[in-house]
Amino acid sequence: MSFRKQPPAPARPNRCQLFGPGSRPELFEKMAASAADVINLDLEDSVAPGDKDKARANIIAATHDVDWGNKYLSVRINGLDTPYWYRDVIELLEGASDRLDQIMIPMVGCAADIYAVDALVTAVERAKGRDKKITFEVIIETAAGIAHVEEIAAASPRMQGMSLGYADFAASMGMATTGIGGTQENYYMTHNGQTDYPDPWHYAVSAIVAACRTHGVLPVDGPFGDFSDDDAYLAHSHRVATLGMVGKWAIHPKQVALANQVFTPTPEAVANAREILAAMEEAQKNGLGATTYKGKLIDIASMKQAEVIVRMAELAGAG
Ligand SMILES: CC(=O)SCCNC(=O)CCNC(=O)[C@H](O)C(C)(C)COP(=O)(O)OP(=O)(O)OC[C@H]1O[C@@H](n2cnc3c(N)ncnc32)[C@H](O)[C@@H]1OP(=O)(O)O
Ligand SMILES: O=CC(=O)O
Ligand SMILES: [Mg+2]
Repeated sequence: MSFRKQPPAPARPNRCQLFGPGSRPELFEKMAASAADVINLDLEDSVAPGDKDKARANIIAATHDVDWGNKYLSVRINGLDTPYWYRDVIELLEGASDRLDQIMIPMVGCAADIYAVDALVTAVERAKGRDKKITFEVIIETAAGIAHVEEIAAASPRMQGMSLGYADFAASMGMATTGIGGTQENYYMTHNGQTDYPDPWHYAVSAIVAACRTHGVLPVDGPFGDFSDDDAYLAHSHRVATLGMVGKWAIHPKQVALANQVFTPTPEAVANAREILAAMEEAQKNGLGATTYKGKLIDIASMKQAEVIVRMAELAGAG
């Protein structure tokens, strides 16, 4: 194992990213008033081709006119395989106020994609004297993206977040489903008459978490399409939180509270973590590296696990 310490991810809450189309400016104040930690104003797939220019103008105006409070403000640009993305970057960086924090780059397939956007962003920042450096988040949503996930996580010092984009990922992988996240009807096993619906996304989620943790980037879970099914959203979210994701997208405002609930450790979980830390500190005073807590082994690794929970709670203001 490496002698280097694992770099920390950015120290800000990222439990929920609420999306809204840039072509629906009537939603912006509602998004700003939501309980999401991150706002993603969209120029990509939720905006029709004929509305791209207007959506850019709406978003630029909203960086000046809307009070976004303490939200992290991100704009999803169009992919590098479209004719739109360069104007997205140039117009945003030339026209948006300093309230803009981040650009989200979709359909990323390799580190060179990030390099290209970084070069353009850097040039416009210099030309315009923008002192506040724009950060990047990316969406892993293609076969190439997941194949090159680690080099993408390491691609730029601007990199702060990486999401799994379930819809495009399924399409790119040729998955036989139109579902966006969650279990899939035909992904099942049977045993002694019992049917089980395993998680078809497990590999991609874990690959993203590993790449992000290696390079100090926030791993974030993407959309869950069926916004009428709260239980399924919760189940999916608990699952990816257990695997290391720090938050999840909301594609409808009703999903915001659900994400915040899952990605904020419960008071019981925090109390449990603090008790583990206290028990280990006591053990260490007695010269022990391992002890028991509630009948189970705990050791120095348990302290690191407990610290993850306490840190999540502190970032969420629930510590
Ligand atoms: C696969 C991907 O790439 S996902 C990311 C891109 N997709 C998006 O950004 C889509 C974001 N979501 C939306 O556009 C919308 O929520 C839709 C199309 C899913 C549903 O829209 P609607 O039919 O208007 O939703 P609905 O009628 O249930 O809205 C209920 C209320 O929430 C508001 N609302 C709807 N969407 C949002 C939103 N994204 N943010 C804030 N408020 C919203 C509505 O204005 C309405 O407010 P009201 O009660 O004051 O009238
Ligand atoms: O961009 C998101 C997706 O699911 O595709
Ligand atoms: Mg997508």
